[in-house]
Amino acid sequence: MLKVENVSVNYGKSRVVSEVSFHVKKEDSLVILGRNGVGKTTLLKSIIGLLNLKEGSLTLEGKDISRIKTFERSQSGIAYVPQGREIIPQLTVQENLELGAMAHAVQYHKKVEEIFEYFPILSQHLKRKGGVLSGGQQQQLAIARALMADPQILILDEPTEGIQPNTVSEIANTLDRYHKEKKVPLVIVEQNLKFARKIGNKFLIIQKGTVVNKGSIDELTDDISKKYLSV
Ligand SMILES: Nc1ncnc2c1ncn2[C@@H]1O[C@H](COP(=O)(O)OP(=O)(O)OP(=O)(O)O)[C@@H](O)[C@H]1O
Repeated sequence: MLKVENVSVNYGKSRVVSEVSFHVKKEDSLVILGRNGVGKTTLLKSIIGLLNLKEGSLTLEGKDISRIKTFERSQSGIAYVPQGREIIPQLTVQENLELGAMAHAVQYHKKVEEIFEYFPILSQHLKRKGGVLSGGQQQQLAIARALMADPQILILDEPTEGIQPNTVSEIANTLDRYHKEKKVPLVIVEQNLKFARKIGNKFLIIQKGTVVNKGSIDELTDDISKKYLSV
């Protein structure tokens, strides 16, 4: 459903992502792994259109999205949860969720009830400002807000960063359930190997902007993780 083919991205003259290719199918949950600064966030930003491709192409459900604007990619069905959550702290939980649905063909009340089945905690905090929630709750709100658009694919940048282990496991279970029940594929940049193994069915490792290893998640051996991921 998402095809990333020979994608390269530059910052000025410096090449940060180089000829990256992968395909994501409906049933996939792809984890993208790699040490700090190897180009993972840059790759995600180029998929959602916040950065331009230098070379390569992106196809979503057969439609070429390589050159369309970010809001058009969003309307085509790509949702993104950025690193560091970036909910709007001054707005209430309800207002953050309303924002997620804005400009998308969803019925807010119907979709929000569905989202509460996955994130029940949010329904208890609707009138509170996003900024006063715990880190784990803010991450759940960020994911829920992205899902309010009823996307065809969900892309997440380090969703477990700075989150308590028990909440990480809750988020993994919730994402996995949504992915399987709603048939929404996931693309997740992650550093947390335990989470990656729990949620992914495929992996891709990036080093200096290029793909150096990939496979099904059970092929992600300790030797591979030691070679490419440990510091
Ligand atoms: N706006 C920018 N302008 C110039 N260089 C940048 C910019 N953003 C990131 N970089 C550089 O590009 C490289 C890749 O950064 P990127 O954030 O994509 O890596 P990452 O793998 O996501 O790392 P992390 O895990 O730390 O988030 C790094 O060397 C970084 O310093």
